Parts: sequence; C-alpha cells; structure tokens
Amino acid sequence: MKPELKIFKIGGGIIDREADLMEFVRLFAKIDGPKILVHGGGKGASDMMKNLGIAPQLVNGRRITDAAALDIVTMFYAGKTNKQLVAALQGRGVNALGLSGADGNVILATKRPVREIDYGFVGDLNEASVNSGLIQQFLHLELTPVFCAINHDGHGQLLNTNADTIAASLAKALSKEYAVSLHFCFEKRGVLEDISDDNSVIEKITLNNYGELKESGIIADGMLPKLENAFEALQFGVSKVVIEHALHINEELKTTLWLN
Ligand SMILES: Nc1ncnc2c1ncn2[C@@H]1O[C@H](COP(=O)(O)OP(=O)(O)O)[C@@H](O)[C@H]1O
Ligand SMILES: CC(=O)N[C@@H](CCC(=O)OP(=O)(O)O)C(=O)O
Repeated sequence: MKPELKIFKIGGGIIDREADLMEFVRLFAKIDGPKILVHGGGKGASDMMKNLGIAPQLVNGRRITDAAALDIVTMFYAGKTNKQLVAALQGRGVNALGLSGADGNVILATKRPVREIDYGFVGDLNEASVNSGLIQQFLHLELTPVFCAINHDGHGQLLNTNADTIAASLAKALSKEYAVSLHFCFEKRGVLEDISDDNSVIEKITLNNYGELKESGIIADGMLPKLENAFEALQFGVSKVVIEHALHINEELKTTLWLN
C-alpha cells in the first residue's frame, strides 16, 4: 500500500485575512503525516497592484503577467506570503520549507505560448514539470514543503502559475508514490448550490453532473478552473479531491469529487 500524502491549497480570500490565515495555520499544523501546502494570493496581489497604480488584468481566472506584474507577484507570493506562512508554521512546530519552482528546480514551467491572448510571463505545467524525487526527499526529512505560485523556465526566467494548477500538478506527480488527497481550501464550505447560502453545500459532484452544474450557471468564475484541475487530478490517479472551507478542514461538510 502507498503511504498517504495530504496536499492543501489555500487561496487569496483566506490569505488576505490575517486572523483567518493564522487559524488555518493552526489547523494545518495539527495534521499528522506527510503534507504539502500550496498557496495563492491573487486577491492581495491585485490590491497591491492597484495601490501602485497598475490595473490587474485577469482572463478566465488567469493573470496577464507583464514584467511589472511579475515583479509584484514575485515579491508578494514568493516573498511576503510564502515567508510569513513558513514562519507561522515554524511557530507551530512544523518544519516548513518555502519553495518557488526555481528552488532546487522543483517545478519547471513553460511560458504559455501566445494565441488569442498574450498572458505574458505565465507558466504552464506538464507531466514532466514536477521533480517528485526531490520533493519525496524533503518529505522523508520530515520537512513540509510550502509552494508559492512562482515557477521558472530553466533559462533564468521566472513565471507565474495559477496556484490551483500547481496543487493539482503536484498531486498528480506524487500519486505515483503516495495515496494523495488533494484539498482545495477557500472561504466557503464547498461548492454551493446557492452562492449566497453557505449551508447549500453540494456534497458530491461527479464528472457527469459537473457539466449540468456548469451549464445551469451554479458553478462559475474561479470555481470552473478549480474543478477542471480537480477532475484532471482524479483522472490521473489522485485518490481523493475535496473542496472545503479553510477554517473547517476537520469537519464533515465539504464537497467531494468523484469520477462517477
Ligand atoms: N457554486 C459555487 N460555490 C462556491 N463558490 C463558487 C461557486 N461558483 C463560483 N464560485 C466562486 O469561486 C470562487 C473560488 O474560486 P477562486 O476565487 O479561484 O478561489 P481561490 O480563492 O481558492 O483562488 C469563490 O470565491 C466563489 O466566488
Ligand atoms: C497565472 C495566474 O493566474 N497566477 C495566479 C497565481 C496566484 C493564485 O493562483 O492565487 P489564488 O489561488 O489566490 O487565486 C495569479 O497571479 O493570480
């Protein structure tokens, strides 16, 4: 039997609220066994850009990342957010290791080719992107890797990658060696039937009814790429994928995804 590995991803809605973020860290620190944290921070990065007089541009949930935007997201994700999380985890007794993809060449990305839209310095990942051998070594050393959304292309260029995609790619790559559960954590209790009602959690979504939920408009915006990443992870052998509230990771109420 494969050993278990838990991969948690937290998004910008939680990262933006200091008290919530610290509560998540407290809960995450209590989880036993090998674990990995992936963080976004898109909301805070957009706020920082606006404060600097730069208009954030997002298309289909992906940030158009020109040179100025890349500087800001690198400072915000790989700097402030990553190091604050690592320090907070250390404060809770977790030996966290903060990483961008460039550190130890742990994730290698490819600049997204220009098609209808030029996304700028945005990095796509493929099956060969994740250096799972090195990550396994970190886990054997009882380190807890903490990944930000910054990767590199192997030729000296940093690239910005959606954090949900990083979490799903890590889960897929590591599922060869581990029984991976992938937890997408955000500020709602799961995928909701009615976005204004936090108690309307859809507890099970299959690949079949996902299409219906999409067409009816129940699932929209940032939830669309999240679920696409989630189903792809399941198809590639990830054992379990859940969508849950970052402050209720111990509770039963959540959305679990199934292939059928
Ligand atoms: N049915 C739904 N249930 C929950 N959230 C939904 C739903 N449809 C759309 N969303 C939106 O998806 C967002 C989560 O996606 P995103 O902003 O990318 O998350 P993250 O903060 O993890 O990066 C929620 O904040 C919510 O506004
Ligand atoms: C290319 C791209 O879109 N990168 C994302 C990375 C951060 C992220 O994914 O943050 P959340 O998880 O908080 O949304 C961005 O800059 O917004």
